[in-house]
Amino acid sequence: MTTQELVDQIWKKKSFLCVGLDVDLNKIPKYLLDTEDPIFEFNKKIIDATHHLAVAYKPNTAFYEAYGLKGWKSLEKTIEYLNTNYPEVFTIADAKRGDIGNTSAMYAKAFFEDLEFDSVTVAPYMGKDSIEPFLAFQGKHTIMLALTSNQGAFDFQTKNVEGRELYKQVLETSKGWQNSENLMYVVGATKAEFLADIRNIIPDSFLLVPGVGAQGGNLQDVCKYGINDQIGLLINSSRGIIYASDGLDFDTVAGEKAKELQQQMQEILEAKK
Ligand SMILES: O=c1ccn([C@@H]2O[C@H](COP(=O)(O)O)[C@@H](O)[C@H]2O)c(=O)[nH]1
Repeated sequence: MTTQELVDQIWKKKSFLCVGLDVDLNKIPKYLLDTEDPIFEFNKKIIDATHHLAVAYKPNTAFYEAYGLKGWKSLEKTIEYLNTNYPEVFTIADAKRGDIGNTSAMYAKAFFEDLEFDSVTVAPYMGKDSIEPFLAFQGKHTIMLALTSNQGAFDFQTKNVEGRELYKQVLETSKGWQNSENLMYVVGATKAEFLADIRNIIPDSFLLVPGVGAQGGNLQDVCKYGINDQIGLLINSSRGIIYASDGLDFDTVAGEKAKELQQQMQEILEAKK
């Protein structure tokens, strides 16, 4: 999917919501455990209830890898379901990969060619040659951790290294990498006060922003400095939507929670017109 197609979808749906598909078998309605593939059945219902309100879906691969081969199969079925039934949505494999070049190339192949995700998250710690194999895939997007939502972000990312915070160096340096137009960045919603500085460095890039809802981040705070002319934001909520109810009505309630966020996004978009 091109960035322009994503932007068009945002204006059409009046939403820049990304629904996180972080499926924990201990949290889903018990009746689903009797089905052949509880994770996929859960995802299908969540997707069907929210697809008109969301422009992106983000399964975090940890939640699938934790269940071994069966979990990976559920991930495969989920992306196939999205690509077949809702081809307009942007799909993100939240896998946080990155390794020496030839290994990164295999990760990229796995997520872009085999699973056919539109994008994958990567960690920048191993540098340029660990990320460029992902960027080489045209029509795909590589979403690099910049300033994460967790407390540990202050351990390294905000540290001053030779006169500049590390996350700023990551943003600046990555702009010079080959095919850097395929880069997007992760910035936690809990770090909204850093967004003005971040937008000074990468005014045009899309940001994936997790941390709204369960982690306490706030949509309005993120939009204040995070939004750009193309909107440039995908705001993720996982637990706040998918586990809003653990009853038989879980999909309906997930739809209601997604609607609450979409309506706030619609107001922000209308004010921007
Ligand atoms: O900085 C980051 C990077 C990734 N995440 C991931 O996003 C979701 C957030 O889930 P919630 O339930 O909405 O808190 C999850 O998959 C994280 O691993 C993040 O939170 N922060």
